Amino acid sequence: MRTRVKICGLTRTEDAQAVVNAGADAIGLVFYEPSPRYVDINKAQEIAAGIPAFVTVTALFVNPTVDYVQQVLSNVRIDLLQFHGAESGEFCRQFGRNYIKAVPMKADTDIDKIADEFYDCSGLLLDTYKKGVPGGTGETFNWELVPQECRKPIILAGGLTPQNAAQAIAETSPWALDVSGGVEAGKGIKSAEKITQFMQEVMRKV
Ligand SMILES: O=C(O)c1ccccc1N[C@@H]1O[C@H](COP(=O)(O)O)[C@@H](O)[C@H]1O
Repeated sequence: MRTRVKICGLTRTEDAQAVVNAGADAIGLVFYEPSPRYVDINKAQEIAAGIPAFVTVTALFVNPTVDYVQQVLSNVRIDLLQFHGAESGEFCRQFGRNYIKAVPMKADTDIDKIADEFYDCSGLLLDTYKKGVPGGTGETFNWELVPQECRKPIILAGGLTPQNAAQAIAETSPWALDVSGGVEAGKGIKSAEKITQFMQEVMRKV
């Protein structure tokens, strides 16, 4: 079975089209203003409107207010929520939507305990820990920290590129990869060529 792929941080409709054409499974829209990949509701509506059935539209938040999440959900076609801050399990589940939870990986991170708190999530997204930076670091973490077994699907993130995607799959056997900076031509601007290369590497066995 092929590893699933989410391409995150889309800010342009043409980039979304490139992601769909390359065969990725999900796109991510960043609703976090400090990010260079931030999109407002109007832009998000425009991008999501071009996404066909069976490609998941993910809304990424970092410690949002309840009102903001509800506003996005009321106005944009969103299939999955991604919480990338210090949100609690209770906070994440109050919207009654499928969600994934980001976990900043440190040497002592207890994934089983986190899986207990987020027992109803659709996946745990393991990302690089960097003090003061919630995500989109462009840096990998020590993949030996990825558990071989987990009761939740593991989504590997952090510094993935067309050059390391196949190796990441071989070493960690995740359910999915989540990439942002590694397929960009510039901050918030995706490269169709890098997206295609990334998908080819995911399909390649090492
Ligand atoms: O992309 C961002 O700007 C971002 C901002 C705040 C939180 C998360 C963000 N992106 C997520 O970070 C990971 C890894 O990104 P990268 O491949 O290392 O650039 C990915 O899950 C993005 O969804």
